[in-house]
Amino acid sequence: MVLRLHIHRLLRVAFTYPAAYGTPSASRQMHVQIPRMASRNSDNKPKLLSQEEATKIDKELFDDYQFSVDQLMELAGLSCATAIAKSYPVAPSGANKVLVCCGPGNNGGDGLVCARHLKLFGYDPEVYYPKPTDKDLYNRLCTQCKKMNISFVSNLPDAGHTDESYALIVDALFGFSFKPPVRDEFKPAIALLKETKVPVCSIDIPSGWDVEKGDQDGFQPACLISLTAPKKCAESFKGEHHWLGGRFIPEALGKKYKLELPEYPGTDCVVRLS
Ligand SMILES: NC(=O)C1=CN([C@@H]2O[C@H](COP(=O)(O)OP(=O)(O)OC[C@H]3O[C@@H](n4cnc5c(N)ncnc54)[C@H](O)[C@@H]3O)[C@@H](O)[C@H]2O)[C@@H](O)CC1
Ligand SMILES: [K+]
Repeated sequence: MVLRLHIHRLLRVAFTYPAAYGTPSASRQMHVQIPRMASRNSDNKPKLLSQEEATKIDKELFDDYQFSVDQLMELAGLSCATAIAKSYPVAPSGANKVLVCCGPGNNGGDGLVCARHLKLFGYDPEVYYPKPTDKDLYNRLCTQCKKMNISFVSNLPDAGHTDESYALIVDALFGFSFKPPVRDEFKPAIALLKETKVPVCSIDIPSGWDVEKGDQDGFQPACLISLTAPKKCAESFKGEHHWLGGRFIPEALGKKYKLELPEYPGTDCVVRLS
């Protein structure tokens, strides 16, 4: 009886404040109702993209919609940090060291942005960026991190040290442009992702996976944050937390590629897929 009453009360609050469940006072003051989009997918099973489709959408966002890389990378990195914080909340004990492994492309750039937001959220990120890309965007992202007292580690820690020292690893080595097999210079980092007992949060693609065929040799992250839309490899994901982030797809583009994106809750920048 008491349980029924409790559930009833929870449902009433959720229906009264659908757009901002958890922050009812903000909703009450502003009388804001975020409209539900009827055309959106309600079972949270969006279309899985091929590598070619992911590349085309990326190109269209930049060429036709005139977004800049910085804009989308900021939203992507913020989504990743948000999904990580929702999956692994900051520990009051202070054990919040996060190793952020960044690769040479835009996936690595998302990692640098994610590190900055993790720092703002109360984590203690450290960046491993073995092949820094000497371009203005990446140089600026590194400067921002360094000025926020985020350290850059030059040597990849081994699995034993990682398990002792870090609470989480962010895998931002490769995204949807990865072509297997992994080149020698990144093999130790991929081996660490496989060996560590620390939960790994992969940005967009678990690094080393074929973007379409998925897991080829046994590495399973605990958390995957798909960006824009999940890629075909996400079918092989067996970890605990699967999120979709990168809430920047204009409706017309979503329709053109039949993305069937799920509805993001209220103003959130991530939505849980599983
Ligand atoms: N439109 C979108 O969906 C957006 C995508 N973003 C991110 O951008 C990523 C795609 O970025 P990029 O196209 O720059 O590419 P990636 O970051 O996926 O990787 C490209 C880099 O990896 C290297 N590489 C590829 N195969 C390799 C191999 N076998 N061994 C070693 N190195 C290899 C390439 O030489 C290149 O330097 C996405 O996955 C996502 O994380 C976001 O930044 C913003 C928006
Ligand atoms: K990745």
